[in-house]
Amino acid sequence: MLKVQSITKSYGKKLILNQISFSVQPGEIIGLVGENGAGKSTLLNILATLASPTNGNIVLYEKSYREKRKEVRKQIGYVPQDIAIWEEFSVEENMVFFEKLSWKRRSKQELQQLCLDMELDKWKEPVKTLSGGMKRKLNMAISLIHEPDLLLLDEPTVGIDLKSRKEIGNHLKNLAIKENKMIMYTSHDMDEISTLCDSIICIGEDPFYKNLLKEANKQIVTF
Ligand SMILES: Nc1ncnc2c1ncn2[C@@H]1O[C@H](COP(=O)(O)OP(=O)(O)OP(=O)(O)O)[C@@H](O)[C@H]1O
Repeated sequence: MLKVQSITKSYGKKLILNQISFSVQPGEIIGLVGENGAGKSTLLNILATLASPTNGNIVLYEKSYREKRKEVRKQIGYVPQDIAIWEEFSVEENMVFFEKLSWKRRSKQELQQLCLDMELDKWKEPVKTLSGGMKRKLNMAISLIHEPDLLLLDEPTVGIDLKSRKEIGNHLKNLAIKENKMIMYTSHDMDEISTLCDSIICIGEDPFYKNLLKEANKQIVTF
């Protein structure tokens, strides 16, 4: 379980996140929404241990981020907004490369299965020949190599076609239901968020989002 306890984040005098508290249970998918600049990526970066909160604490399966940062990191998979893969390498070479950086050993067959689970079957193709949607799927497959308990995704479906979107959505559902993963992801697509997520967290003051969320028929937390 993930417990986020009263975290705040300021950059200089600018307060970005103010007293944010929530928890995520295994098997839950949480959508993170809010206007541009509200602080969604900032929150994901903090949850991914890439940034520290100014105040507050986070606990993942009884491990405090403050005290057990390195151990906590092993349980987290993070897919940033920008795709970070080797364009000249094939899908296979990328998976093998990132497996070597991972703390967990996986066979080639397991690595290929991670891609197939994402409906990505271009194992031998150079990444530069793949579509944007396929690259996103590869980025997601890479984030799953070390079998994280908590998966954080920053706009995983932005700019990709409807079919790939659906496939990514289905895969996230499977990961939550079958593998009990906790998933948090940001999106500006309210329909997708409503369909996929168990709860929604809205960051920022914009009344537009708060009104939009009233129609979502989900558990909603606003900050
Ligand atoms: N390293 C930093 N130093 C100073 N300010 C920052 C830094 N990172 C982010 N910010 C500011 O924090 C605010 C929140 O940014 P963030 O990227 O988290 O928003 P967001 O909700 O993810 O936006 P978007 O929907 O556009 O991706 C913005 O005003 C941004 O300019």
